Amino acid sequence: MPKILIIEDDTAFCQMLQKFLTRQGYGVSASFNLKEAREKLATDFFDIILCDVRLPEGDGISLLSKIKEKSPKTRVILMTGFAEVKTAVQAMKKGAFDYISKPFTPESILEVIASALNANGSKELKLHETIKLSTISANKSTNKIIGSGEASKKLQQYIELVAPTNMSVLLIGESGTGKEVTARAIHNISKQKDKNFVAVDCGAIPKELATSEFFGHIKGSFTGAIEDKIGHFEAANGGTLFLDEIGNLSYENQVQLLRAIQERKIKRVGSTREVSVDVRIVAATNEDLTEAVAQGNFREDLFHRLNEFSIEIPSLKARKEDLMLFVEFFLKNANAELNKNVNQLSKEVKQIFFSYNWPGNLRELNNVIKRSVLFTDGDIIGLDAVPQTLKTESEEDELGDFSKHKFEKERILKALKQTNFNKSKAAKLLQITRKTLYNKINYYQLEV
Ligand SMILES: Nc1ncnc2c1ncn2[C@@H]1O[C@H](COP(=O)(O)OP(=O)(O)OP(=O)(O)O)[C@@H](O)[C@H]1O
Repeated sequence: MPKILIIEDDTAFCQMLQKFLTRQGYGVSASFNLKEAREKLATDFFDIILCDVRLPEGDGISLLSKIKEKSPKTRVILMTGFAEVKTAVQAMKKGAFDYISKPFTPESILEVIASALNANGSKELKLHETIKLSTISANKSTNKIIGSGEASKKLQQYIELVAPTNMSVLLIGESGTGKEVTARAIHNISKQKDKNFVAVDCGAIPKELATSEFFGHIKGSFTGAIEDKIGHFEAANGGTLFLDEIGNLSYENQVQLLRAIQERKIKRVGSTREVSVDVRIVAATNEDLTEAVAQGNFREDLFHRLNEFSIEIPSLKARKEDLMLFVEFFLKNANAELNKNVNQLSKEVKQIFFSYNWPGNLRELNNVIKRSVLFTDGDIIGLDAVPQTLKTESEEDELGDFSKHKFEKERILKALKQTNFNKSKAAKLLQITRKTLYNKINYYQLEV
């Protein structure tokens, strides 16, 4: 039975949450202050800690490093008030697993707990991914890709067509278009829906660690292997393994991956025992893999194995007829998260939204809406709340692609200079992911 510790000074709320989670089958302890929590942590192990950010004797974040040091496997989920979201995001960088804004619904806390229990080690490092999980949850119940336009309908049809089969699926689309959301939608209506969905960002795994990440290892098999660890294949056994940014795998790792997929057997690093694995593979790429194959950077046999069925995820630009539907959806999420009641865009903002190119696609739209809601006091998003870059760029967009690219390149260079070439900070400033920034740096061949 997974064990949970709640640290919360609001005793009534704490007891209510304890009761609710106990009824759901968890072993739940509660502490009303940090001292009590420290005592419990000294003698007991918890799979999950639900910790209030603000406590009378200090903040929950101060506990984080201690917990991580003493019990690295424990996942910490912070419970925040609206104004503390920023702090919680900082805390995630320090190793918290996720945050949830109060008040929350029973479904949303169960969902965050479930994803923390299912998460693999690399998850904690991927800040945007954990945030993403909370943002898409509202859409999960329907398993539907929103949209009534042609491109969205076609996407939904492909998902429904391929999901019940055992075919490997290759998702092709620009960054932020919803490849992972699509992979989850496929999983959620597949025969494997009750088993794990494991998402792996192949671009984030160091080459030397990839074998152990995919196939696991046994204690002592290499320096740093301090205990037995299962890999992504075993974690996803019976379910779906989502391999994002597949084009970033080294040639050697591609060989290993192909062998595992074909033979349906893996060996943990350091072990001679073969383990049978049955996983549905959904892979994703934002580059032209056929080009990579032609240049000898991606194995043709693996490409064909992954590409039994391919789906092109349309860019937001190609889904403009659904733009307002997405706006409504993200508005609803942002209002719930930030405790606001913003329900529309002003005429001018709407115009900007329609003329802007949305290079960061749905992720960018979601970020812009969240930020604009945060800056809006009334119920309508006005020009003031919209990032300046969007306004300038939407004017530029009208001048055509050439000037847009020129502008984008300059904007990236400016952000990099402003942040002393710190890519994480620059990506944040530009409101894109680090991955997108790297792609754009390559695209514009910037020397950084
Ligand atoms: N169909 C959808 N409905 C609602 N939101 C969506 C949908 N698709 C994508 N999103 C939003 O866009 C964000 C990005 O989606 P996702 O991570 O799946 O994109 P991606 O193509 O995998 O990006 P990357 O290539 O950068 O990993 C999600 O967090 C979610 O907020």
